[in-house]
Amino acid sequence: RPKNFPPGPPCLPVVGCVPFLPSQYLHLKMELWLKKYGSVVGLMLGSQPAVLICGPNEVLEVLRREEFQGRPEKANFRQENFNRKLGVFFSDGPFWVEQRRFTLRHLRDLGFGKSIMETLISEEIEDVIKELRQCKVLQVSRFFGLSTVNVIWALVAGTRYSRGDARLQDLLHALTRLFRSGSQTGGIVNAVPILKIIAPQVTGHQETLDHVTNLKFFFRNIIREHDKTFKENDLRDFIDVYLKEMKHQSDNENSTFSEDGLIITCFDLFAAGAESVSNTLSFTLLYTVLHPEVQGTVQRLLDDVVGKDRRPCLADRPRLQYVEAVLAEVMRINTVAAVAPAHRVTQDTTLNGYSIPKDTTVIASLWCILRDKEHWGDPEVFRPERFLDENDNFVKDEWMIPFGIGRRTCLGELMARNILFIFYTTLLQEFSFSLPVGDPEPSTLCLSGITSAPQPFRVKITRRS
Ligand code: HEM
Repeated sequence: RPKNFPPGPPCLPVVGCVPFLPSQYLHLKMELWLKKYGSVVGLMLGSQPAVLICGPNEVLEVLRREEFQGRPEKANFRQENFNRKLGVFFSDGPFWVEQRRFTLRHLRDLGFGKSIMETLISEEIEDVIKELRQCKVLQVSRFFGLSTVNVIWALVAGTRYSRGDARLQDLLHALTRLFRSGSQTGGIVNAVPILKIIAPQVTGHQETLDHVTNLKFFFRNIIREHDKTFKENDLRDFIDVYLKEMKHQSDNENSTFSEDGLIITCFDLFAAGAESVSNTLSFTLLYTVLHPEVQGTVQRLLDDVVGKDRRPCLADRPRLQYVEAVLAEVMRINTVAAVAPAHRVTQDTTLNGYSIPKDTTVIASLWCILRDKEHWGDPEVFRPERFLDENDNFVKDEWMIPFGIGRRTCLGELMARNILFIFYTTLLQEFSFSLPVGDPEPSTLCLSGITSAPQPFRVKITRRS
C-alpha cells in the first residue's frame, strides 16, 4: 500500500485485495465497509492502488474536485482491443474535453432536447403500445432495450430497428451479458492482466472480447455505409457530422477524431440507451406493480390533466408533478448506477487526511447517497411523496444524483428524463399493470453488474377502458 493510504481489507501478493472484493453487489459491500473502515477505503487491485468512496459527503466532494475527473487506464471492457482511451465515457484530459463538447453540441443541434426528440420518443412508444395491446402478460426483463436504443439511434445513425430484428436483438443480448458480468473494479483480469492471456476462457475474458468485437464490427459497418453515401452539405445524423470533422482534420496529426474513436462513441451512446434507460423503465414497472396505490394516483392525475383524447407530452410536466416524484423515487430507491463508473486521480492529492497518489482508481458509491438514512429518514421505503411539498409541488433535492454531478455528469440526462416521462405516462394512460395471479411477488434486490437491473418478473396488462 502507498504511504498514508486509507485503511481497507487485507492485501495479498500479486492479486492485492481482489479476493476480498465481491464479484457482485459492490455497493452493498461498500455500505458494510463504510462502518468497518470509514468513508474512504484503500485497496490494491493487483499492483494498482484504488479507493472506494463510501461516505456521502466524500462522494459529493470527489465528484466535484478537478483532480478526480480522470478515467482509469483499463478498468473497462470497452477499452479492450483498441488499447487507447477513446469516445466520451472512458477518455479523459483534453481529448475528453473536446470529444464531450463535440458530442453534446452536435446531438443538441440534431434534436437532443428539442421537439424532434419528443416526436421520436412518441413514435417509439406508439409501437410499444401496439405490441402490448396483443399481450396479456409481459416478461419485463430487456423489453424496453430496443425502443430506447431506437430513440438515440435515430439521432446518431438515422436508423430505426423493428422489434423483430434478430441481429439487433442478439447485439442487445450481448450487451446485457457484458453489463451483467462486468464490475466497476474490472475484476481479477484487470488486477492481474496476464490472466487474459493464460486463462481467457476461465476468467470469462474471451467471452467479453467476443461480444465487444461483435458490437464494434456492427458500429464499423454502419460508419462505413455512411461514408459511402456521405455528402458534406447534407449531414443526416451524428455519424455524418463526425465524419465531416474527421475529414476536415485529416491533415492534423493531433486530431482527436478517428474512425476508431467514432466506433467507441457509438458504443457509449448505444450502451447507455440500451442499458440505463431501459433498466430504469423496467424498475418503474416493478414499483408500479408493487404499489398499485401509486399507479391509481398517477392514472387519476393523467385522466384529469391529459384526458383520453390525446397522448401525454412534455408540456404537461408542470401539471404532473406527482409523476416527476414517482420517477425520482424509482431512480433513488434502485438506481441503475449504484456505483459511478470508475474515475482516476490525475495528480497526487489528499482526501480526509489520507494520501491518494496520482493514477489511483476511484470508485464512488451513488447508492450511499441515494439510500442515506440520515438524509432520507426511511430510504428503503418507496414513497414518492418525499419529493412533494405541502402544495404537491415537486421539490428538488441536492442529494438526488442518479446521473452523477460535476464535469463528468451524464451526457444523456435530458434525453433519459424525457424518454422516462413520455414512456411511463403513455403506458399508464393506456394500461393498468398488476402481478399475474400465482406469480410470486418480485424481489426489489437488483441484478448486479456494471449497471443494476431488476430480476426478471412478469406483469399482467389490462387495457383501460
Ligand atoms: C436513466 C438513465 C441514465 C442514468 C441513470 C445515467 C447515469 C450516468 C452516470 C451516473 C454517469 C457517470 C458520471 C460519472 O462518471 O461520475 C453517466 C455518464 C454518462 N452517460 Fe449516462 N445515464 C443515463 C442515460 C444516458 C443516456 C440516454 C446517454 C446517451 C444518450 C448517456 C450517456 C452518458 C455518457 C456519454 C456518459 C459519460 C460522461 C463523461 O464521462 O463525460 N447516459 N451516466
